Amino acid sequence: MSQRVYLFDTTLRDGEQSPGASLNVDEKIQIARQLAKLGVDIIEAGFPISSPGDFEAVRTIAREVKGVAVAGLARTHFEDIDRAWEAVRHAEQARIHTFISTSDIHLEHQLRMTREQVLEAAVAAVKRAKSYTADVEFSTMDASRSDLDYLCQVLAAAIKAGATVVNIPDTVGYAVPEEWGKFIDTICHKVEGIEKVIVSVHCHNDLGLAVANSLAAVMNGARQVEGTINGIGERAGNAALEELVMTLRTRKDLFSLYTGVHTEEIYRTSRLVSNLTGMKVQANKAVVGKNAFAHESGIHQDGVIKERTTYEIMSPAMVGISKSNLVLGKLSGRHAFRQRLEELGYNLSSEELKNAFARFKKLADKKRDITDDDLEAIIEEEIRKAPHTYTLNYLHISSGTTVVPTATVVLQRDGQRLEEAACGNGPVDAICKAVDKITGMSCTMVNWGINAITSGKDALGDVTLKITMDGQKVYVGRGISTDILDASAKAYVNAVNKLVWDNRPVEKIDIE
Ligand SMILES: CC(=O)SCCNC(=O)CCNC(=O)[C@H](O)C(C)(C)COP(=O)(O)OP(=O)(O)OC[C@H]1O[C@@H](n2cnc3c(N)ncnc32)[C@H](O)[C@@H]1OP(=O)(O)O
Ligand SMILES: CC(C)C(=O)C(=O)O
Ligand SMILES: [Mg+2]
Repeated sequence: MSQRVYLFDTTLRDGEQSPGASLNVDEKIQIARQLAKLGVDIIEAGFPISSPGDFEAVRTIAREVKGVAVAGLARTHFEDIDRAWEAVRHAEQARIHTFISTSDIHLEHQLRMTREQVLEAAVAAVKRAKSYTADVEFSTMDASRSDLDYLCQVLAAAIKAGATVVNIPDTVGYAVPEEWGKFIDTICHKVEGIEKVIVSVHCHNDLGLAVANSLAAVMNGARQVEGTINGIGERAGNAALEELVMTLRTRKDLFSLYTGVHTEEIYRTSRLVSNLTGMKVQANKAVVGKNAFAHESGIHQDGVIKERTTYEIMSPAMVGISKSNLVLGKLSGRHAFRQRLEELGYNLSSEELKNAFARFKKLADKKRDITDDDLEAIIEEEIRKAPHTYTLNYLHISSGTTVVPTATVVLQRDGQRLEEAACGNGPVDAICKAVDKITGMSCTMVNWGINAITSGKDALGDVTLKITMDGQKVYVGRGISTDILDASAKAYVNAVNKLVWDNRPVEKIDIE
C-alpha cells in the first residue's frame, strides 16, 4: 500500500459552512492560491449548484489555480452534477464529488428513500459524473451511523460504477478512534473492488475527535484525509488539516507516511483563512494558536533556553512561525528574564539581575502580561541608582530668530555638580553639545521625535530620541515635559545614561 496520504482541503466548501463564515469570490481565490502553495492535493472549491456566486468561485479557481486538483460538490441529482462539471471542467485535474446518505435515520427522515433507491441513485450519479471526468469521488453521508453491510454494498456499487475515490464521512462526529479504525479496516477488507480506489475519510469534530479519528483511519488503510484549515466547518468543524499534517510529520516513527504539504506555509495559510472568514483561532489551538509555541512557566522556559526540544516536539519554523515565544509572567524564572533583557540590549550584573528580578516578580503578581516597556521601566530604575550616571539639574536656553541658539546645562554625577554651555544649529543641538562637553563623549543623534501625551496648549510632550557612539549600537532615550526642550534634554541624558551604564564593567554570572 502507498505511503503517500493525499490531502483533500474543504476549507472553501465545508469550512464555509461554519456559521458566520462567508467568503466572496475574490477571497475564495486568495485562499485557493495559498492552499496550492501549501501543497494540498485537492481543493474542494465549493458546491456549484448552491448559488451563482459559489459556481463562479469554483469556476475561477478551476481556471486559475494550478498544480492542484479542483473538486466541486454535488448531490446525486443530475442538475447538481452537471453544474459541478461546468464549474470544474477547466481545472488541470477536475474532480466531481457526489454524495448521498446511507444511514437509516437519514434515509427515513430526510431523503425519504429506501435503501434500494439510494443505491440506485448513487450508481446513477457516479456514472453521470464519470461521463464527464475520470476523477470521481463518492461519499456516503452519515457513514458512521450506517449499517456496515449496507454501506459496503453501496460502496462496492459506486466503485463498480466508476468512482476512483470513496469517502467515508463521520458526518455528525459520532465515531471514536478505535471503533472508527476498525470500521475503516473492515471496509478496506470487505468491499469488492476497494483495492482499485483510494479510501478517504471526512471526520467532524462534534466530540473533539475529528483528527484522532482521521489518524485511526489512516492507520487502517485510508490514504486520503479530508479537512479544513484551522478545523473550521459545519457545527464544531472538521478535522484540522494542519494538525493531521504535523502529526504525520512529527510521528513518522509511528505512521511512516508522508504528504505533499510544505509545512512552512501552514501558519501563513491559517492566518489568511482566519482573517478572511473572520473565524478567530483560539490561543491554545494546536499548531497555529498564539500559544502553540509560547512558554510561560520558569521551568519550561529554562528548558527551552537550554535546548528547545526539552519542551517542543516540533519547531515553530516547521510551520512558518519565526521563533518560540517566552512569555514573561509571574511563573517565569531568571533564565527567561535575563534572556529577554539581553535581547533588549541590557547586560546585567548579578546584583542588578537580582534586584531587577525581584521587582519584576512583584510587578508580575499585579499585572498579567509583562511587556518590553515594563522591563525597560524596571531597568531604568537600576540605571537611575547606578554610579556614574547623570541627572539633569538645570537648563537654560537662549534662542530666537536673531540669536545663535545657546544652552547652559547643569548635570549631577555621583554627587558632583557639572556645568557647561554650548552653541548649536538649533536649541536641541545646543543642549546635546553642552551635555557632550560635560560627559566628554561625542554622540550622534540618529532620530528625534515627539508625541503629545495630553491635548491643549499645555500638552505634555513625549520626546523619544536615539543616539549612537560607534554607529552600531543605538540607545533610546525618553523624556516628558510641558516644554519640548526640557523633554529633549531629559531624553538625551536618559540615552547617555543607558550608554554609560551599558559600558560599565559587568561581572557576568551563571544562574545556578
Ligand atoms: C454533510 C454536508 O455537509 S452536505 C453539504 C451541505 N451543504 C449545503 O447544503 C450548502 C449548499 N446547499 C444549498 O445551497 C441548498 O441546500 C441546495 C441548493 C443544495 C438545495 O436547496 P433546496 O433545493 O432548496 O433544498 P433544501 O436545501 O431545502 O433541502 C435539501 C434537499 O436535498 C435532498 N438531499 C440532501 N442530500 C442529498 C443528496 N446527497 N442527494 C440527493 N438529494 C439530497 C434533501 O432530501 C432535500 O430534498 P427535498 O427537497 O426533496 O426534501
Ligand atoms: C458532503 C460530505 C462529504 C460531508 O461534508 C459530510 O458528510 O460531512
Ligand atoms: Mg462535512
